[in-house]
Amino acid sequence: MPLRPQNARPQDARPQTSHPHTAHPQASLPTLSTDTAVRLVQVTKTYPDGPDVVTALRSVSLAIPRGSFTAIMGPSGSGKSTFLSCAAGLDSPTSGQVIVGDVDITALSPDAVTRFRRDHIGFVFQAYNLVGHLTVAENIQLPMLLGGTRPDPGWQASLVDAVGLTGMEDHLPGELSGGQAQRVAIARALVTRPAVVFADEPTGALDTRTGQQVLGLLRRMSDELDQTLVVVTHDPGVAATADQVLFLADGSVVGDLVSPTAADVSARLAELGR
Ligand SMILES: Nc1ncnc2c1ncn2[C@@H]1O[C@H](COP(=O)(O)OP(=O)(O)OP(=O)(O)O)[C@@H](O)[C@H]1O
Repeated sequence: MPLRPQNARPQDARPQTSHPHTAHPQASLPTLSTDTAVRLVQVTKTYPDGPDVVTALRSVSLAIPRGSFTAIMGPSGSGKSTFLSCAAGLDSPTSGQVIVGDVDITALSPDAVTRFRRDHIGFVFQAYNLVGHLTVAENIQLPMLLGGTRPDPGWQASLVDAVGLTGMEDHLPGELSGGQAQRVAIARALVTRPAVVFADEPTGALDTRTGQQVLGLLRRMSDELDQTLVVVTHDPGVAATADQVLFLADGSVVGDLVSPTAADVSARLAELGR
């Protein structure tokens, strides 16, 4: 069964540039087009801190190309979680715009953002976040069930097959290993064929070998489905699997690496005072 959905763009239709997956931190932004999956325009996020404010993101502008696998890294407190929350519509920026596909989600009402997230954004969390009383199949279908639809049975079967869980559709989350649970979460994140999948430390709760398998699966989903993937991670090995890494420090994008090794990533983090 083909994994690539019918409406996916063939690989060879991608525009040919020297770095087709390179994000553009802070630099002059490319014109918005369908080849940009997520775009942040001067996004600032502040939090109240007693009489003061903490600035978690400082006028961040970047464009994440469609089909790319991007890792977000930076020292503790640099703004990675805040970036993820704002880019994924889980929280609203204090100022600036977040555009997913061609929709400015910062201009939507809270209800509309919730619907948009459900239909167009996938999430993978460190702690899997499966619903304990629903089966594997039901957990995977959940984003569509919440929207009043069901996945096409062929698409559901190919996803279950792709994450290696064929035959386990009727199991409950409590019967799964950590790696299996995360693979269910990945299938669930992909089921709506979202514009982008955000993952927050997706291998953080797994042992090294299982983490590698899950990482390999994410890489394969990016390649085979042309799925845009944005992963926040502390792990240079995870970042080295990505097409590019964006580094945050003190709420700003301070650099990027394209197709880096884990050693390149570690060296850059050391410079930033990880
Ligand atoms: N809800 C909040 N209220 C107040 N300050 C916050 C809140 N969330 C984050 N911050 C502050 O914003 C800054 C960025 O935090 P954020 O959690 O985004 O960083 P991070 O890079 O994800 O850190 P870590 O790697 O430790 O998870 C920090 O100074 C943090 O203390």
